[in-house]
Amino acid sequence: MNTFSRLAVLMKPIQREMLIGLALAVVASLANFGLLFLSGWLLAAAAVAGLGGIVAQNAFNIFLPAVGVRFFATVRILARYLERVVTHDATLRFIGRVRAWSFERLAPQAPAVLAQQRSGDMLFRFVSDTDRMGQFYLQVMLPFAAAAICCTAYVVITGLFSLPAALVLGVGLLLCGTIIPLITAKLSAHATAQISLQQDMMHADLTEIVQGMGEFMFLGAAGSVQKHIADQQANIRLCRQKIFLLEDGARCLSTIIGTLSAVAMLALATHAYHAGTLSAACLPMLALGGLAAFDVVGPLPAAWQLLGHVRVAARRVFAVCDQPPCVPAPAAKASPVQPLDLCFCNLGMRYPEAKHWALRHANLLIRQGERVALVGPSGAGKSTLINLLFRFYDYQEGTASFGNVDLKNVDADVMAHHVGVVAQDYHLFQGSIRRNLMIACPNATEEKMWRALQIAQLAEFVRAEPAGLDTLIGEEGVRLSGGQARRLAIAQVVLRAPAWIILDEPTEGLDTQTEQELMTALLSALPPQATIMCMTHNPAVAGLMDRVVRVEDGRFHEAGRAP
Ligand SMILES: Nc1ncnc2c1ncn2[C@@H]1O[C@H](COP(=O)(O)OP(=O)(O)OP(=O)(O)O)[C@@H](O)[C@H]1O
Repeated sequence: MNTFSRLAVLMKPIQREMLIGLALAVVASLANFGLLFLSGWLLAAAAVAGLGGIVAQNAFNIFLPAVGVRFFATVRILARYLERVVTHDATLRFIGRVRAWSFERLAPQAPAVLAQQRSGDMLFRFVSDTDRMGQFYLQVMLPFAAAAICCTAYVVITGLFSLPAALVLGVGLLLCGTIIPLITAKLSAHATAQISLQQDMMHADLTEIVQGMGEFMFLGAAGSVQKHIADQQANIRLCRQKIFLLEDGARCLSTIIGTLSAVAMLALATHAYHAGTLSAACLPMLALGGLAAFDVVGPLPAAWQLLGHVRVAARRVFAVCDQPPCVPAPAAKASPVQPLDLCFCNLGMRYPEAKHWALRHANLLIRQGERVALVGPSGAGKSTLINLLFRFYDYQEGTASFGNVDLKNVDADVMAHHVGVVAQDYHLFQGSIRRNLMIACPNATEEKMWRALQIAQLAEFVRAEPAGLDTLIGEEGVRLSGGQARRLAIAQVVLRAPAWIILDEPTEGLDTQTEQELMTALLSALPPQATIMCMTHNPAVAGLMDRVVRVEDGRFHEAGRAP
């Protein structure tokens, strides 16, 4: 399916509203044409009747056409207003649908596939590109469809009075509606593609700069970064200037062609009048109608331009969304059952495109309720266990089960119900401590929040803050120290009270006393059936566990069991 067919499929649920919007746009344009057409006739007919003496004046019925003029004027205003309401609503709903659809496809790709993308680029795609895709209906399809219908109607109506005038109108509309916009779009295609590319890079760079501002300062690279962005912006400006010049040129040319067409129609109508095939009142009617007809092709150059942008934006969004997830969805979903034991048997796991196996011939059995320390050198494969459990990555050899079901049949959502993780690179959300706790457990009471904070050894700090639970922690918890942020992440998991808790370096950034207090409070607060798996380089923390498993050479080695 090509890009636009896929967009059409996404539009299906809002098709009816979109068609109503189109009908209203057509009615508004036809009413505009009718208004000028009839006004032209009315003015000229009234003048002719005025010159024709008292008999002609009495014979002339001014009321019916005047009612017609008022009718067209009212319909034009009403239809234009309703068109705006309906089409903008349809556009917003379409943008929402595109975003929801993209998110549905992106979620299974996290984090393995998404990690290959730059976050700024992704942000741009899912804000700006989806927005552009959403404009496809309002600013591309609607003007084209309305122009096609209305132009045909204008030419037919004009043809009823004068065929040569209709021919001139048709040629003028064709030139302004398709030939000129097409040539403009072709001439500006390179600049349009450049803008997309440059903007893409600039947004990715800007996001990286904002996120790593401190590091750029430390590295003394702030000046060169500023220059880099300024250069990118200058390139974008040059491309935009070229596009604006072409668009303005096309607009001027269209206006000239529109005016010349109206003059030519008037000349042809005058010729017909002299030949006796047209009444005098029809002359201004055809000329004014001709001028009004060109209104409907006015937005087409911009629509052609936007068509190119929409195509690029849609292709970029589809390209990301179409990537297969790193791990296929389970063919037969299963839910782990008690006891929630974890068992790896001869397991082999290699990250995509990695040369070496992260785990190979690995055997491990952790029973529900055990408190296990996973130790080993950096890069041995400890954190890989979390990636396997949550199906972020797949294993290629052996078997793995959790709660008596094959891991390949367990969804990450189901796993999250049983297992709580404080990863090494945990993420805190912008906002208050309360918000972060509520994200972990939406219906937690204040009492439960304070208890979780108490266990995580953070309650004292929060209590001392004037805003308490509503203390703002900033983006990524920037207003907290490293140790406080980690303890908040631990409090989140404690609040959820899952059957399994996996802590990756839980005491990093803590002094010895807080480290001891935290681990003791945590171990004593959890019920006996709760399993704790703690990945640590800290022998003191490992010593608090019942069992120590050493990860080395991609295998698990039993390193000791507490008496
Ligand atoms: N997303 C990934 N893609 C490719 N290779 C990866 C990925 N994550 C980890 N690895 C590799 O897998 C191996 C095991 O990494 P892992 O993060 O499990 O080590 P670790 O024992 O947790 O180390 P540390 O104690 O430093 O946290 C390493 O060689 C690492 O380079």
